[in-house]
Amino acid sequence: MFPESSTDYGYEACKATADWLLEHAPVRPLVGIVCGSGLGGLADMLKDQKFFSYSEIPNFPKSTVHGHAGRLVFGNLKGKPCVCMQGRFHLYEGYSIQKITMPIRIFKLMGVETVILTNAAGGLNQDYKVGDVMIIKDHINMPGFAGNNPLCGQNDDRFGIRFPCMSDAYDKEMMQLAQKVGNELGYSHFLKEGVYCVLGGPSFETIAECRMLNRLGADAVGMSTVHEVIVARHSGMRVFALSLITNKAVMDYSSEEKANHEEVLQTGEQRSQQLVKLVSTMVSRMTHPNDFKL
Ligand SMILES: O=P(O)(O)O[C@@H]1C[C@H](O)[C@@H](CO)O1
Ligand SMILES: Nc1nc2[nH]cnc2c(=O)[nH]1
Repeated sequence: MFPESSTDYGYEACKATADWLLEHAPVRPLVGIVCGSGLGGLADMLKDQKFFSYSEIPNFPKSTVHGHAGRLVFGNLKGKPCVCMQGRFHLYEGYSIQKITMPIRIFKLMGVETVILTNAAGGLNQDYKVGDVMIIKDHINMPGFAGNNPLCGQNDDRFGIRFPCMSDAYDKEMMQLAQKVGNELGYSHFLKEGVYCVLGGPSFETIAECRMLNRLGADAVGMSTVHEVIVARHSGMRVFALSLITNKAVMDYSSEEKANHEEVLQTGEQRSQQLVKLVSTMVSRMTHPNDFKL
């Protein structure tokens, strides 16, 4: 049913990769950032950069999706050591769910305390417009309903507990900070807060599926992030996540609109500067551990 499991994502494999990276990286990162489709420009905000192509990192999967460069970038952001995934992995690429989330465990083992995730998503909420940025306050894990959760399999206590809580997955103080920074930057008119629903992809949703998801309480739909959030929370990292609404989910049978990846990448490019400003200002205000200037 799911791609063949393998053990090249376990604690030892993650530790070996984290140690290799720390040996070669210029900084020990406190903040880990994951760039969504078309949002790789976020990595450009790092100063004194050093990057690694995924293909040169031992045990790392390879990016296969257009708009995901496939580079791990280290650097400083307003004096904070960061690591940025310029491209993530998705279930539909054929990797196991444990493999696509392995970089998050590598973040943890490198010393990352806060993970900031971004994605491109379809807007289900009828009040949302293309170009809106949604602060994720909660998620619906559809693959999880069918038993595809990244924590399936034997639990490794060195990462976290068997049954982690997810009702506090998205850090409330980080969400408040995002609202405050968004206000200051004049972004309030496109800043929303809502529920993200993950599906397996890669096909976009049917009209009936979009209507159903909207009725179930989802404001945006996508193909990523939630697996990474679960793994990050399992190992005790603080999580903040944003969706860029790159297209409106088609909910009406008379509509001629069709979701497509080109539109997703184009919207990413158009909002890139503002997302960089929002995230970089937030990072500059964060202190570690769990204490920041509001
Ligand atoms: O990595 P994200 O979630 O931003 O990518 C979204 C979902 C698909 O991979 C792709 C569809 O256009 O964008
Ligand atoms: N599943 C899904 N993922 C997306 N990523 C960007 N837009 C969409 C969308 O409409 N649906």
